[in-house]
Amino acid sequence: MGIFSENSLLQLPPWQLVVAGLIVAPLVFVVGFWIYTTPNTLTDSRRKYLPPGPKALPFIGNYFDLGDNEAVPRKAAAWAKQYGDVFYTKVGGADYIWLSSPKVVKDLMDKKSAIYSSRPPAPLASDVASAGRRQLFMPYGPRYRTVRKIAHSLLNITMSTGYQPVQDLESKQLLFDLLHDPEHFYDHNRRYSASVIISITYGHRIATWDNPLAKKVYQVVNNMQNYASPGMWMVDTFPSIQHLPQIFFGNWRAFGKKCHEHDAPIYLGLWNDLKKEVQEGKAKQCFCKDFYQSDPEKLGLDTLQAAYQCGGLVEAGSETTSAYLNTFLLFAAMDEGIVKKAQEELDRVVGFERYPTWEDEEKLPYIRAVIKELLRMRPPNKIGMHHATTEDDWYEGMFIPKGSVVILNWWAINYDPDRWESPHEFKPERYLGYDLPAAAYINIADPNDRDHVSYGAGRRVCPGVHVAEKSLFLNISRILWAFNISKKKVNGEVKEPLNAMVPGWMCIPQSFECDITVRSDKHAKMIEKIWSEASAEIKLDEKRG
Ligand code: HEM
Repeated sequence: MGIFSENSLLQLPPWQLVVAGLIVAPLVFVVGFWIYTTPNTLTDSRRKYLPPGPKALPFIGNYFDLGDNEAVPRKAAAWAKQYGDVFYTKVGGADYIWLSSPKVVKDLMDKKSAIYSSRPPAPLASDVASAGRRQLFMPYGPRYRTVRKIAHSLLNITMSTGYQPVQDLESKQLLFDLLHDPEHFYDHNRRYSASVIISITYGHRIATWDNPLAKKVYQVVNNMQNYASPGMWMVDTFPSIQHLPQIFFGNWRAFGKKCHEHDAPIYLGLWNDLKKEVQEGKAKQCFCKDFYQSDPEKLGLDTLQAAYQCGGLVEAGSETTSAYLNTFLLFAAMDEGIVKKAQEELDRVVGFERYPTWEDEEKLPYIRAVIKELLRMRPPNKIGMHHATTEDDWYEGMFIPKGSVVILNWWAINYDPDRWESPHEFKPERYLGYDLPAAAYINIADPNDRDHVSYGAGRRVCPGVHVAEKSLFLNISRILWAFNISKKKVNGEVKEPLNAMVPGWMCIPQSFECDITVRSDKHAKMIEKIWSEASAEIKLDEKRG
């Protein structure tokens, strides 16, 4: 006889019946809600053909495996070895399909980009904190296509060539700042990156790191580190709980609103100031001026979307670039052999009478290899790049349901030991012979010839790749030409630099110490000269208005 037989229930006093009801009712509700919202093999037999993957717990799936960002890189690479190039994990009701070889990335994200280019639902990161306006999180659809086209019009290869003078100028200031204040290299790299992207979009230079606008932009990115981290907020992992009271889930909506209330005034402020400058005939030539004059409303974009379009580019282009420049200094400090090899090449090609310029790029294969190795070793985030499918699909007998989170598993691809010998070592030599820029490898016919996958894939591939690569080339070649980089020495004692990333989903190095010293008086004099000429130009420009 069951414990809840009719008789036994009837024998319970009424208060116990009420208590039993209070316990059972929520359980029934949760299980019912779960069955209603979660796909399963009973309701869809095709799910028997999902790709293989690690065992998952009931309800939460692989949540504990994936909730810790810091552990994902190692697990994602190990699972690919164990389960193959396409494997499956599950978190709550969401299907996660991991693409772990260049071939499957090409076959699915590139060749079937019409259905592999959305983003997973993110009630906190996208809907509330970004008010649905941030390109990076936007699901695929008409609005996304419009904003992507606008970003492309700003960042395509022809337009990007036009920004080279901005990068050249800011790079000269970076050399000057490193010469006079090497201790604060971390912030000088951040100033450089913010200044380039804010000059391109809004026509304003960031002359010092104290500039409040630069600080605000980096604070926006910092907020993103806090709310876009998988596992940090339940609601973006289990989107269906957005319909339940937020109080049970860390008041996520209130937190998202707070982030939006921080970010939106910054972007709207920039946009409104620009409108005023254009109306008063004072706006400098820049992307946002052209964009405003083209009338975004005609494209169906409201003021908030227009402000986020420009602001989103600023945030996408700032911390990414500075994180790579700082990671480069970290790896260079840890291995002076790299610095010596690069300097041998620079001294041979560029010499001591001039400094590296754009024209040198093709003649500096080792520098190019350093940049590729940097991107291979440190993809931009710890969790892989998340796309989402908008249709059901089949791949080599495996079922990929509509709405799956499809992950570009760069930790498996960039670290594949069958392809990259000793993948955990920083060895630029492995890229000698890879003579094309990263943008060319993105579209290369044989996927196994791709250099790395750190700019993403398919229709969402990084539109800023040309600007980013130019910044990395110019600054890394100039820094190596001008300075020696080594571990910090204090009273003759060598200090190991801190090799750790900032907590959160992005791969940003934690601030660390290293020694950056000019190679000779001749180099120092040349840096003084080029910056004094460049700053005279800036002053003249300011006078002209
Ligand atoms: C080394 C620096 C950079 C790296 C490694 C990088 C990498 C990436 C990656 C992996 C994505 C997602 C691609 C995907 O979903 O498959 C992305 C998106 C994006 N990046 Fe970059 N990026 C860098 C710099 C830049 C710069 C300088 C800009 C702007 C000037 C920029 C603008 C964007 C934008 C707007 C998106 C959103 C694209 C979309 O969802 O449609 N990025 N980037």
